[in-house]
Amino acid sequence: MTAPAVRCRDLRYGFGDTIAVDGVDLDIERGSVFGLLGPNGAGKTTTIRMITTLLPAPPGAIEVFGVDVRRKLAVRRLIGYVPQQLSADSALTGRENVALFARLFDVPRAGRADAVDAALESVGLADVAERTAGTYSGGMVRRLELAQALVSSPRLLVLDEPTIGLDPIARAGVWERIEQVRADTGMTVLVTTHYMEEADKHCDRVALMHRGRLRSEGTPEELKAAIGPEATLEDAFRAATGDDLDSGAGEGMRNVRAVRRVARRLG
Ligand SMILES: Nc1ncnc2c1ncn2[C@@H]1O[C@H](COP(=O)(O)OP(=O)(O)OP(=O)(O)O)[C@@H](O)[C@H]1O
Repeated sequence: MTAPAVRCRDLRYGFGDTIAVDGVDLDIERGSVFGLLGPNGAGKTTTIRMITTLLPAPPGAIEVFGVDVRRKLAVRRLIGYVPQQLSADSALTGRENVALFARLFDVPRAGRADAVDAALESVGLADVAERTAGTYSGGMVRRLELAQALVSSPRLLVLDEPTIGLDPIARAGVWERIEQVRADTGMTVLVTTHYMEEADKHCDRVALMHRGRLRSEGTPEELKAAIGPEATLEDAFRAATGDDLDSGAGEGMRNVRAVRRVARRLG
């Protein structure tokens, strides 16, 4: 049987007394767009950091395309990662930023220039590639970060809150690129978000995460239908967690947005 793109079994992680991830089982089918949904502090980033080998996992807890994440280098070659923190250098041009990642991720020298061109083209930044990233809009910076992750042709693209802090048009632009890349390459995409309506529209399957645990998992249609004919994913989240997005959890989401805005101003 072919191994799934990502397989997690009884995944756990604590920071001192804080249990960030509390027994997560997860299978992500190859070629799918999978959304990990939940408010600030749910444990999404910690889960992603374990899958991307940035935090340690016990043997057997996570496999990426059948490879245990303890084989860090082998797994890193399979993954493109766009973290929540800004990773583009505002003093470098778009092309230089992507070329830097091509070198970091060992894209063979002979094909490097072509790979950089293709990555910039795939996110719609070829025309502005010679401008410094500091002159880009928020949406363009996000697409540049996407190009950085794509330049090594990963089999799994991991995106942590890719549209946070962007206006609706820029958010749509980022999703359009993600969907195009998936259609062109068959890449698997794992995305965290707290924008329920985006997950509903763009993800094949979603898992609702709350306080370190997955409370519900399925296609957006399945999760909504289980609640009622007019239900939204927010209703499904509320039913699965007993929490209201406007309560403490919602407050957390606003904080994430504020953090992202500050990061952009500093950038
Ligand atoms: N480096 C750290 N040190 C201590 N506690 C941490 C650390 N990183 C995360 N935590 C805690 O672990 C829990 C899960 O955090 P995590 O960042 O994984 O959540 P999240 O769902 O990704 O939210 P966000 O979108 O804000 O990143 C939270 O209670 C958080 O405060």
